[in-house]
Amino acid sequence: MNQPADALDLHGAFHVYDTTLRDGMQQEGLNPTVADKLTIARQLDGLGVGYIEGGWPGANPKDTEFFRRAATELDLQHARLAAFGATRRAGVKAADDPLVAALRDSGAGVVTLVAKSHAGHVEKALRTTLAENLAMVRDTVSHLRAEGQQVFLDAEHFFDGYRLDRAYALEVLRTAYDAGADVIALCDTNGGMLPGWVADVVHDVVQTTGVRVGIHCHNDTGCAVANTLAAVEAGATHVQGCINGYGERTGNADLVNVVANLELKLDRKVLPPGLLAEATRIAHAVAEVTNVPPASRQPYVGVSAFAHKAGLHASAIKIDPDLYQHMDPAGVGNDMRLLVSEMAGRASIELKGKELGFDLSEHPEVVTRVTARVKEMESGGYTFEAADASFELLLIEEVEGRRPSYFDVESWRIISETLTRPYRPGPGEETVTQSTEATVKLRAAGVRYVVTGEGNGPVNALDQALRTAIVQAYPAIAKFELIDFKVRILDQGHGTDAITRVLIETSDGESSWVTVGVGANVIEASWEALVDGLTYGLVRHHVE
Ligand SMILES: CC(=O)SCCNC(=O)CCNC(=O)[C@H](O)C(C)(C)COP(=O)(O)OP(=O)(O)OC[C@H]1O[C@@H](n2cnc3c(N)ncnc32)[C@H](O)[C@@H]1OP(=O)(O)O
Ligand SMILES: CC(=O)C(=O)O
Repeated sequence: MNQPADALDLHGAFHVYDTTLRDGMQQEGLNPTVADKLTIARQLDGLGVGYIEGGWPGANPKDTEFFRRAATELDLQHARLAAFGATRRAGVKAADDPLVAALRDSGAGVVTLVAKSHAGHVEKALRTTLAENLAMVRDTVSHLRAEGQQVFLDAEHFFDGYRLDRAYALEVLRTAYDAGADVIALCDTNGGMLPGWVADVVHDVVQTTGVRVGIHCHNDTGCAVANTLAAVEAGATHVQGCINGYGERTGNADLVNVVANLELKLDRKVLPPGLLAEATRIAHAVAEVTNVPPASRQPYVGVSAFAHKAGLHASAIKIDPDLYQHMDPAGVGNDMRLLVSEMAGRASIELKGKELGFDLSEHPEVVTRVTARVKEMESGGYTFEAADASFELLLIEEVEGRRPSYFDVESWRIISETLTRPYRPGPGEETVTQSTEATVKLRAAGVRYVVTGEGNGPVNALDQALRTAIVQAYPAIAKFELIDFKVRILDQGHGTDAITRVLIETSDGESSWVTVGVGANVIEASWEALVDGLTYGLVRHHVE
């Protein structure tokens, strides 16, 4: 494993410590492979964090394997790898405890030990004495230090323990520090703290013990990031967290939010220069690996973090984006976006047009018409903020005086059949077979096509028939694929009589676009969105 020996110097006095690969993976539903963990480690290194906690070697074969492979497969430029694990068990020597041995033999230069700092937990969970717990901390830290490893201590349940028995909680910290631990991270393990409480405790610890304080917060009160910042302002110089706020229960402090706030709001340079601008790309790349869709409203790096919907906001942004943004999105590698909806005003339409490559500044009459059509169509159930491609078709129609059109549909028809037939003689033994076929009649490039398509449902059958017909005139369509289909019933009181909205996402293998259709039934709405999806694809591919 190639680790920068000067990681501490590189990051000055401040540590950014990532625990995505350990605490982050304690999140319900996350179960990465070793290869996934190695990929995430590379991404975290690209963000410039100082430490990457890779897991708990010895606790499970996967984490042991991660450290084994990390030794040859990771070439970290910024971070040092840390192995996480517990202090020795009660009543055994640190050198004889197999889990401590796994930490020692992990190849990681840093070991982060979790230890009890709450007197009640020592007695109830460890079922040992307060003195033996101190000995467990002292022995394990000393043993690993003697083996040449740098040791950090995660003081589990510290804030709750401090409330119960301040003297004992502080004694655990001093014991670890005196034995050679470089950092004592105070953990809000149950995540129940608020910023003012964290600040008071951290301030007291810094003043009375002189230990180097770190902070590890869970998000059960929704305050993990705020608690982390409060701790830093009270004297903590080591922050722990997980990318995208992953972690046990409600998660850990979102490390991207923590570092962005430290750098941009508190003027603390905690990452190597320029790397904060990689944050959006990296947060999304990690989400791809974990297969958890990124939260669109995630501060700083979410796709909606700089998305503006209200007309009044857009009109001010047209003059100066700073009027409705707390920072330049480029600072974290994000982009400003304008959303078109019934809340749009003329400025929203003009800015959205510009984003799509249409300069409408000299065409106020077009802006007025588009604004009016958007509001009217949205009141009828359309939504353009989620369907940029349908909006662009509408815009082209108003700018050029005609909607792009590659084929003229004469008619379409669906037949859905359910066959119930016995598959074996005998009463009550039946099987049901469904089949749907669609017939589309249209003219494309001067030729009339009558095509039938089969599918596992009406929309699938229509899609098959439509693309089979027009691919003959426009071969580019062969690459297009329907990748997502969402149906929403709009006036819920009307049951099966309701208005239906369909959003369809189409891909050409490199990019994707979303179109919308609205109708009295799901098939009508889907047809409109399908036609728009293929039409927009042809426009995008510059098909004449
Ligand atoms: C707050 C946190 O998130 S800390 C991180 C927690 N992460 C994990 O638990 C994930 C990995 N854990 C594991 O794979 C397993 O729990 C292991 C391998 C660590 C231990 O497994 P087991 O030996 O089967 O024990 P179990 O899971 O029931 O844990 C309880 C044991 O750990 C001991 N223990 C708990 N906390 C500590 C601690 N801080 N220091 C030392 N021992 C501890 C308990 O005393 C108990 O020991 P005992 O079995 O001798 O009575
Ligand atoms: C160590 C840890 O993850 C916690 O106390 O929350």
